[in-house]
Amino acid sequence: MPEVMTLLKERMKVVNLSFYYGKNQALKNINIPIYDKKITALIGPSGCGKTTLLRCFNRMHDLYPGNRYEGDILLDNKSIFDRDVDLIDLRSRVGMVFQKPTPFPMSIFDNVAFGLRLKGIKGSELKDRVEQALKDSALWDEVKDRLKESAFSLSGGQQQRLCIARAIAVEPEVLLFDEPTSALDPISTAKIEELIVELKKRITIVIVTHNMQQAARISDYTGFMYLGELIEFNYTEKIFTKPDKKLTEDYITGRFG
Ligand SMILES: Nc1ncnc2c1ncn2[C@@H]1O[C@H](COP(=O)(O)OP(=O)(O)OP(=O)(O)O)[C@@H](O)[C@H]1O
Repeated sequence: MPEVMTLLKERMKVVNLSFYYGKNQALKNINIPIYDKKITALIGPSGCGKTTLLRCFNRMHDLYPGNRYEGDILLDNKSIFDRDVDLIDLRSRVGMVFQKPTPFPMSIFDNVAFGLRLKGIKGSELKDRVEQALKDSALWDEVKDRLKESAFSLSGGQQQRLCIARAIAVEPEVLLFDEPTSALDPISTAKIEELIVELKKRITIVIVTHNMQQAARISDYTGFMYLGELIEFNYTEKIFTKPDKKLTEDYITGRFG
């Protein structure tokens, strides 16, 4: 680990993490810091475990039986696996945006209000928070006159920004993005990338992407994964210009993957 990085604040930290889908080990002894208010990209060939790792950060795997974690993940220096951790609370602190837009079958307003209502927020505060989240996700001008319409009336790119609005409305500390633009056209992709860069002023971001230009454009740190292992982690610029490992170089120069 380059020395200067030790001065940065770690919002999350993965320590000797292994993960199993039943008997199938998908992650092998991963160690990675997630620096505060930075964008960390996870790259690597299909099946290397990027999504599996991302879903560990807010214990999404707990939704399915038979999954098993070994090792630890810290959020603000406290294990997310501690017995007193409430999963709803964890997932509002560590939010997630998926590959395909996943609006709920309800109005635009209600989608963004969903998590806020769960927290007991109502009335004018609810309205204000929904408006702010829609402004922060660069969607407000496009939807302010149609808040009661179904979320499905929006375009794919707008739906993805709505999902980002829903995630940021509850003010997460960390936001996980799983290939958030792979289903979108170039213009919508550019908007989402701009938005992610803007969000890092206040939110720590981890993004899984197949798109290496995207990782190079928007991330500060990059982890390269291969067959369930984290092969190399460093400044994005270093990974893309002068990686330490040959495997990383072969991947980023398109020799496999
Ligand atoms: N629900 C599951 N049950 C069993 N094995 C799984 C499950 N999901 C993923 N795997 C396996 O875990 C490994 C890692 O998969 P994962 O989806 O994390 O990779 P990935 O790097 O995100 O791939 P991609 O880029 O194709 O999305 C693969 O071998 C995959 O087959």
